[in-house]
Amino acid sequence: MHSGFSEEGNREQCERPICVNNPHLESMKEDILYHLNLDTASHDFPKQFGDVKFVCVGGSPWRMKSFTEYIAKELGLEDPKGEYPNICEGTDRYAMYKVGPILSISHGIGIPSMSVMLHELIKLLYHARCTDVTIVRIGTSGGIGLQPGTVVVTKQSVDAMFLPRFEQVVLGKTVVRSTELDVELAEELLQCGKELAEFETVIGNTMCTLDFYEGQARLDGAFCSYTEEEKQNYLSKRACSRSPNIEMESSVFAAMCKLTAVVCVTLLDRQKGDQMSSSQEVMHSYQQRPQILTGHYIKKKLKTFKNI
Ligand SMILES: O=P(O)(O)O[C@@H]1C[C@H](O)[C@@H](CO)O1
Ligand SMILES: O=c1cc[nH]c(=O)[nH]1
Repeated sequence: MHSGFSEEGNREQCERPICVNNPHLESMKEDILYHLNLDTASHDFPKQFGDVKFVCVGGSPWRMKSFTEYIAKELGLEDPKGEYPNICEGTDRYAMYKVGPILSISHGIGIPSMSVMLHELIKLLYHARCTDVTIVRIGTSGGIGLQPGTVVVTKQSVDAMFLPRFEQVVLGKTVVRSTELDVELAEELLQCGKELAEFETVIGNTMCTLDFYEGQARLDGAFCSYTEEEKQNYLSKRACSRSPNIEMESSVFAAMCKLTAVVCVTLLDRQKGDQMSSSQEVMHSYQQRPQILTGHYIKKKLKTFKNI
């Protein structure tokens, strides 16, 4: 098993621990999570993070702070002074916030940045002895044939060749890992979108690319080696119809974690253009949609936990 989550038993069973799959960790006296500026020697991880049940991740530090403020308000856990300190203070690689059982962390742009953060996050949750943790990526994406502002819940992450795989070179050899996501969780999130009925929510395969410009068939990068017609042909390939959005992190996220979901808003329709021309106000309101949907899901789950 590569992912950081126990695959033993089904998701209804309680106490699903976080697993690390690395025998070398056992012999380490201390673990330094370098990019998070946290370490097991000077922090009591079980005390600080042991109650975490939901982790939300997204590219920008601003978005993850704003999600913390939003969810705190929704759950009535607001800090009277409105202060949510950055737990990763001292490094500007990533930003992390916590309110009640919800941890919110930024991951930067692209697979390498997400992967480094996930290694350290999974170890953090493991050292904290967390159980039954659900992780959701609340992100942005380019849409294909969708009204901008539509929220896409990812069924499966596919690469730029429409294949459900994540490739990584380990010791000079290519290792291929699956990008299956939790289907039941995706369906539950889709249902939350229906219940809210505030914006369009759909489910589909999300294409994960290594680049924002040529990697996503844009015509507006510093370099471009194809025509508008070739771009349109690529985007409208048959497989694309099952892949309504494109972003840059879902594949490594799916490969490294279980009980996870990807919820991304589309900022533009890529068949109509490439430039991000909407106002900052519109962009910000779109970015709130995955937060609202995920917030609704978390609230529902916390209610059922209380009723158990
Ligand atoms: O989580 P965000 O909104 O940052 O994710 C997408 C994919 C890339 O990281 C980035 C490109 O603008 O947006
Ligand atoms: O077009 C887009 C928009 C956001 N994020 C992406 O990766 N692509």
